[in-house]
Amino acid sequence: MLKIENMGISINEKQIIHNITCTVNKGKFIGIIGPNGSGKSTMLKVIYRHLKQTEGIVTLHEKEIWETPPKELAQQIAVVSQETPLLFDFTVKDLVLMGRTPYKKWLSTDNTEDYQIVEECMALADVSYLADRTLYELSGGEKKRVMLARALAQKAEILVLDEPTNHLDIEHQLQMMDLVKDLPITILAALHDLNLAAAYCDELLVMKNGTIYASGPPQQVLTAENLQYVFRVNAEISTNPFTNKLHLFFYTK
Ligand SMILES: Nc1ncnc2c1ncn2[C@@H]1O[C@H](COP(=O)(O)OP(=O)(O)OP(=O)(O)O)[C@@H](O)[C@H]1O
Repeated sequence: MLKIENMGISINEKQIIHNITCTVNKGKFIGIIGPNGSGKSTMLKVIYRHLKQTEGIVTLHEKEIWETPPKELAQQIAVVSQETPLLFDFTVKDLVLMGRTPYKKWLSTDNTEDYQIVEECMALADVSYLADRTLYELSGGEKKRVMLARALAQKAEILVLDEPTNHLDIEHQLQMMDLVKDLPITILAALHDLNLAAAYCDELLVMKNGTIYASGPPQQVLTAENLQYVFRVNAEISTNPFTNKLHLFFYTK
C-alpha cells in the first residue's frame, strides 16, 4: 500500500503542491486529473522519487520511499514519464532490456528469463516490430510504447504513468488503457482525457491549485459542478451506449 500523508513540495520557495493525503490500495487503477499546472506531474515525480517532498511523508509498505535503496524501489515502482530518455543509439530491444536492470547483480549478464520478459513486454506494448530500430528513428507514439514496454519489463508492483496516451493514435490510446487496466498491479496515471479517465479508472484524484480537490470513483467526482469549478467548462454527464461507462460532453457557452 502506498500512503501519502500531508505531502507538499516547494521549489525555490514556491509552493507547488501542498496538503496531499491519499492512500493507494494494491491493484487499483488511480487516475490523476486536473487542469494544466495543477500539480499532477509534480505529485507523480515525488512518488517515483524524481523530486523530494519538502513536507509530509510518502511510504510504500510502511517504509518511507527515500529510505528504500534505489534498486529495491525500482523493483517496486516503474515509470513512464513525459520525457523520453536521451538514449538514442540504443535499439528498442536493448532499451526494454534495461527494464531488467533492478534485478541484476554487479557484472551479471542477462539470462533467458530476461530475454523472455523483454519479448513478452514488447509484444504487450505492440513494439515487437520495432525491436531492432533505435529510439532516434521512432515517432512520438512509438517511443511512448517503447517506454511502456521498458516499464513493464521492470515487473514492478506500481506503474506510474504521466499522460500515457499523449502522442498515441486512438487505437493505441485504447490499447494502452486496456493493457494497463488488465495488469494485476497498481496503476497511478495522470490523464488529460476525462472520458478515458472515467471509463478506465477505479478512482480519481482531482487536482486543483496544487492540492486534491476531490477524490473517489469517477461517478462520484465527475459531476457537472466539480467539472465547472475545476476545469471551468460546462459538462453534460451521459453514458457511452457501447461501453456503458460514464461519458462526458463538454461545452463552454
Ligand atoms: N522545477 C520547477 N520549478 C518551478 N516551478 C515548477 C517546477 N516544476 C513545476 N513547476 C510549476 O508547478 C506547477 C505544477 O506543475 P505540474 O507540471 O506538476 O502540473 P501538471 O498538473 O502536471 O500540468 P500539465 O497538465 O500542464 O502537465 C506549475 O505551475 C509549474 O509551472
